[in-house]
Amino acid sequence: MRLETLRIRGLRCLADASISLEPGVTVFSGANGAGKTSVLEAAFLLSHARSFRAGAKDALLQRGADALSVFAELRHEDGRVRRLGLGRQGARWEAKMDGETASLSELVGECAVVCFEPGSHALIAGGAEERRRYLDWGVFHVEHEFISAWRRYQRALKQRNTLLRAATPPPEALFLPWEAELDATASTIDRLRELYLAALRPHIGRALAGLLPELGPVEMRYRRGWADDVSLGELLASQRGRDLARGHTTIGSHRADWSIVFEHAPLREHLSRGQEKLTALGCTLAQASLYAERRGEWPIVCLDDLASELDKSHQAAVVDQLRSVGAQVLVTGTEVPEALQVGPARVFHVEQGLLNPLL
Ligand SMILES: Nc1ncnc2c1ncn2[C@@H]1O[C@H](COP(=O)(O)OP(=O)(O)OP(=O)(O)O)[C@@H](O)[C@H]1O
Repeated sequence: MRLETLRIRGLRCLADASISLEPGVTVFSGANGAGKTSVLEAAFLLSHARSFRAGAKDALLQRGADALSVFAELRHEDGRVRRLGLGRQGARWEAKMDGETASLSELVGECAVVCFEPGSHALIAGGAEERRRYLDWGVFHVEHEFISAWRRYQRALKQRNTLLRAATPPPEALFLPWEAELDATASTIDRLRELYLAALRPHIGRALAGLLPELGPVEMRYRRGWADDVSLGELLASQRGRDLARGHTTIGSHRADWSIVFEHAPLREHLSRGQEKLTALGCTLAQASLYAERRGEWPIVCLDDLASELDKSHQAAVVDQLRSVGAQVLVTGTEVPEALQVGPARVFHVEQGLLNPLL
């Protein structure tokens, strides 16, 4: 799939920017703080309804503006063109598709954007939340049952946590329906996550063998968030006292995690910062390639600040691979990265929130 047009209003320093995009590689170059990453952020928003920058929720809205919006024309591999819109007025987000109001999940389901950026090493070195988000975004795009199980799970979790925080401990009968709902939906979520990871493993293996051959074969480990041989319902009942003391639910799908283990670097701490980044890049590319296998088209791939994140040979290898599969690639840099000076690429100069095509 590819973006044909992108219009961004009220997002950080982009007051009103409108561009047409070509297939293949597009580079956004300009000085620090010019607004390059914000362009990628806008594309990513259409696919995730959040930014990839930590804590960006409120900072996204341009200072002094009362609304932000991103509009795009998205062309699918089969020729379908969808008009997508995402706007935020105050704290409320609103999605549109082809002029009609749509839910955020419909919008996110239509448009797939993956991003490798300076914060991506958090996928490997950071907390479990980032890894669950990565996993669930992938599962959502290939397993249709996932979203309803996930929503039901979140609702039941919220209800149980409210009971756990009540001033006087509520009777057991109030917990039972929510614990039964958590049990049922967690087993669906767990099954779909397992299925997704099983499909992802060969893609991760190939991507990491290409990026980090010196670390040897790779294994992915998954922890579902509660002990293996017991049902979540039974555990929730037996651990209710402990959860009451803590004021929240301490086990379940919301505590799941996964990790990557290399034969020659069995602990996360064995990886250098550069190796963490390459591992995160491998995970991003693997997710994109599994998406392509299942959905018949590559997601749009954003590479933020490519030249400062990867050495030249890795930059060239990644861009060549993405060119060879025909993915649309949006790259930022203070200069056009050397690896992109060979082969076709369109360049926009970005300056103080204005985007001007150069080539
Ligand atoms: N809410 C906001 N309102 C207005 N301007 C903002 C807001 N948030 C950030 N900015 C400014 O917008 C610009 C956004 O920069 P962005 O991160 O997109 O730049 P960049 O070109 O990628 O920079 P770098 O090369 O330094 O990574 C910065 O100048 C920043 O100070």
